[in-house]
Amino acid sequence: MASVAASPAFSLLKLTTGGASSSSAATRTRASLSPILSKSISTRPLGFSAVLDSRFAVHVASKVQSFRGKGTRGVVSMAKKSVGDLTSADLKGKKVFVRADLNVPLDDSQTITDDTRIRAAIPTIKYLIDNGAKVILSTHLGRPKGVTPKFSLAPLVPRLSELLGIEVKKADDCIGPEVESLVASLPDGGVLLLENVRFYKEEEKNDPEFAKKLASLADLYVNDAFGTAHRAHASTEGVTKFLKPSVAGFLLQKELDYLVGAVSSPKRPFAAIVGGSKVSSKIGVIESLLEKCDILLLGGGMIFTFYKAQGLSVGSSLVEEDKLELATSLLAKAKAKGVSLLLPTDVVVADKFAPDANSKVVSASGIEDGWMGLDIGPDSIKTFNEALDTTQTVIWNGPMGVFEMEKFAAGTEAIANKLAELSEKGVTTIIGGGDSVAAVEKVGVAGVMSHISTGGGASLELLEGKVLPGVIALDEAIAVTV
Ligand SMILES: Nc1ncnc2c1ncn2[C@@H]1O[C@H](COP(=O)(O)OP(=O)(O)OP(=O)(O)O)[C@@H](O)[C@H]1O
Ligand SMILES: O=C(O)[C@H](O)COP(=O)(O)O
Repeated sequence: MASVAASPAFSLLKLTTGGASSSSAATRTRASLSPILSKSISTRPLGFSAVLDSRFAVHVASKVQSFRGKGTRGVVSMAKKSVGDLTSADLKGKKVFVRADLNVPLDDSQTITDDTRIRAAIPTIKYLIDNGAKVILSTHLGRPKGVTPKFSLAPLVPRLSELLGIEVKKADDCIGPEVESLVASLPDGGVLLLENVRFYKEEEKNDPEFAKKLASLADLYVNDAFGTAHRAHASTEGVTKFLKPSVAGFLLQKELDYLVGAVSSPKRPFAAIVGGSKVSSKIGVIESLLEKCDILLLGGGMIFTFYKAQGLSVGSSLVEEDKLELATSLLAKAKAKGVSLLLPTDVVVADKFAPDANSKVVSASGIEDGWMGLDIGPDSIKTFNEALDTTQTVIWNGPMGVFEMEKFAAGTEAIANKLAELSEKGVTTIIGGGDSVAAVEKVGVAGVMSHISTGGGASLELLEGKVLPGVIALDEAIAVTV
């Protein structure tokens, strides 16, 4: 295992912790526990998965040591306090600042083209309004430089209202007197959407004065913005210094449960599939997953750097010359760790990077000058599928080819379909954000996966084992030692 600092958390949710914990004498420290949690702690046996309810399974990667490691003693988990810890007694009539990530794509006519992130934010908002809270909802949209009408949140209001079944009000600003009076007139169970928080440059600067102004609108804070949790911004991190309690929303929890928990304590065999364009953007993910997985399947543009590092001709395929040594060392690392690393044995090559390119399938050693690899080939798909058939947990990040072009989409679509098939058989399937999510949606199998991340950059950082500022800033629910 990696050192404690580099090792992500194990999950407290529905995951077996192995035998290591069961014989340990445990001492547990309680901090900000709900009655339900303290009850579960005092009455349940020592195994972690049995000790805590899923609502409390919010983890902090830097502070957690995997139960699967040898000699699991010392501080084991610092779980974050959850919105589920708050009862109607805590919430009724309270003003709750909810930071969500409603950064959804809009077309030229300002129509939402994918409402996934809005739908994902609903359970937390619903829970709050059902418990009589006044919800002050905040998000960014895009990367505006100052007030920019095309990044206004107005187009989000009808969909939010429809999904929540109430009329959501919108403010034209996110701080100031107009907002304060709208908050003052908000009924219990009402929702006020603040205008794009990034219209203020102070948001991304994490300016304390700006954070204080946001915080002054509310009594308590819920962060459910997983997609922005890797940003230390005023509305994701700064506000926590002024609002107590500051707790995690249900979406944030679920993302952590899968991307940290299920990945660190997987049902085995555990396979990771990593693709995408460049090895340079996935080094951290590959290195981190090599510590945990049994099988690593590589695809996408990055494979040509691995091919070249092994002395193969790659034609005009994408290659990062300065990463050849790194590729060799990753192959050596996989071998040393006993991870079965599979590179595609054949590829679909094209004579240009275009949808109407001429294409053919060649073996990995048969790429001629003037041809570029844009997808994995049928033999590779077969081999990858056979490897995946042996698994119990699979995480996938990055497409196998240029799936945006029909001619080069077969590899990515085959993996999406395979994961759907495995998911239906009970294998845990996790799609780690970004383009792989788009691919799964394109194939129409998103609904059957165990978890589809709503975060691109945030999911990558988590998979790299990094701590997310928006998570670490939240109140701790419990500290557990064994
Ligand atoms: N063989 C290839 N040659 C060139 N580009 C490729 C190849 N295979 C895949 N790609 C491209 O890689 C891109 C996705 O790479 P990226 O590393 O961004 O993946 P991701 O992590 O899933 O996405 P995101 O960065 O949005 O999280 C796609 O646009 C795809 O067309
Ligand atoms: O779309 C995303 O990945 C998040 O909303 C974060 O957006 P950002 O990369 O502009 O911070």
